[in-house]
Amino acid sequence: MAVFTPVALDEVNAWLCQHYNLGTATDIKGISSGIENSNFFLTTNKDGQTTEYVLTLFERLSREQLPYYLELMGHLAQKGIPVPAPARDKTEQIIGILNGKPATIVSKLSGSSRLSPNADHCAAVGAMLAKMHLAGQDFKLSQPNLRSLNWWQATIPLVKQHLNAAQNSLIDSELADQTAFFASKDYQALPAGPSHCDLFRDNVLFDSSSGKDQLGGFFDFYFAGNDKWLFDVAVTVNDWCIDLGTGVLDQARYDGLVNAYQSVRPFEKTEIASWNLMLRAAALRFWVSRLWDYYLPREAEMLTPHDPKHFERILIQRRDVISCISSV
Ligand SMILES: Nc1ncnc2c1ncn2[C@@H]1O[C@H](COP(=O)(O)OP(=O)(O)O)[C@@H](O)[C@H]1O
Ligand SMILES: N[C@@H](CCOP(=O)(O)O)C(=O)O
Repeated sequence: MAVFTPVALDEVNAWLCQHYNLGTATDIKGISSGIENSNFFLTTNKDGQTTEYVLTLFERLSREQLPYYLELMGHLAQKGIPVPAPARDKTEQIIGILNGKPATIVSKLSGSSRLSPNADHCAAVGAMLAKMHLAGQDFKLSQPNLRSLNWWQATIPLVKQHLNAAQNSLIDSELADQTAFFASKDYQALPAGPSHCDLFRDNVLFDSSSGKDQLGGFFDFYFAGNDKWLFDVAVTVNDWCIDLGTGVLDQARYDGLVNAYQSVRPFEKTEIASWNLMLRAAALRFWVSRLWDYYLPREAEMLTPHDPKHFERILIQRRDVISCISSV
C-alpha cells in the first residue's frame, strides 16, 4: 500500500463521536494493498453490535471530486449492485475531514479477490459489469473519467524522458492513433455512462461462504467516470482475461466475460467496430499511469509501484493481434 496518512484509534474515535452515529471504534488496521488512498478496516461497536467498515482518506482527489464517486456507489448499492455503500454522518454528509484529508466510511464487502480467475469468475464479472452500466444510466451526477485522453496528453510528456527510443516511438504512435480515434464519428456514437474504469482482479471480491464462489462485489470506484461503456469492458478484459506473464488473451476467460456481458447488454455495431482500438486505449491508460507512479512516486509508509512494463507488453500485443467480438 499505501498508508500515506496514519490514523490512530483515538483519532478516529474522536472523529466518529463528533460526526457519526456509528458507535465506538474498537479497532483500526491500515490496509497494505492499494496505491491511491490511505485505507483502513474499521471495527465499531454500537449497542453491543460489532460492524466492520472501510475508512478511506483521499490522497489525490479533492473534496469537490468526491461526491460523484460516493453518490455513484450509493446509487448503485440502492439498485442492488453489490458495491460499498457510503455511511452518512449526523448531518447526512458522506464526506468529512480527518487528519487534514477528505475522508469517508463505506460498508465492508465480504469475500476475497480471485487473483487467478477462471472462466466462471470472468462470466460473473462480465454480467455484473453490464448490470452496473444499466443501473448507472439514471445517475444524476456527471464527471468525466479524469484519466482519459486529456490526462494521457498531459502526462506522457512528463514520463518520456525515462523511456528508450522504441518506447518513445510506441507511446507517440499510440497517442496519435487514440487522438484520432477519440475524434472519430464511431467513437462519438459509442454508448456511455458511469463506468468503473479500474475493474481489475484486485477490485472485485468473491465470497465462498455458501460453498460456491459467488460475486461479493465491486469496489474502489475512485477512478470511475462517465465514459464509453466499451472502455470499461476493455479495461476489465485486459486484466481478467489475460495470461499475466505475456499479456496474451485467454480465449475461455475472454469468451466467458464478453458473452456474459452481452447476455445482459448486447454490443452495438459501433462497439464491435471499435473493440480493438478500445483494448489499446485501455492498455495505454494503465501504461501511462504506471509510468507516472513509477517515475514520479509519492511518499508513503508502504508503497509498491505496479510494473509499467506489463501494460507496455499488453499494448504491443493488442497492436499486433487483432481481437474480435461478435454480436449476439
Ligand atoms: N468496501 C470494501 N470492502 C472490503 N474490502 C475493501 C473495501 N474497500 C477496500 N477494501 C480492501 O482494501 C484494499 C485496498 O483498497 P483499494 O480501494 O484498492 O485501495 P486504493 O484506492 O488505495 O487503490 C483492497 O484490496 C481490499 O482488500
Ligand atoms: N489498477 C491500477 C492501479 C490502481 O490501483 P488500485 O489499487 O486502486 O486498483 C493498475 O493496476 O495499474
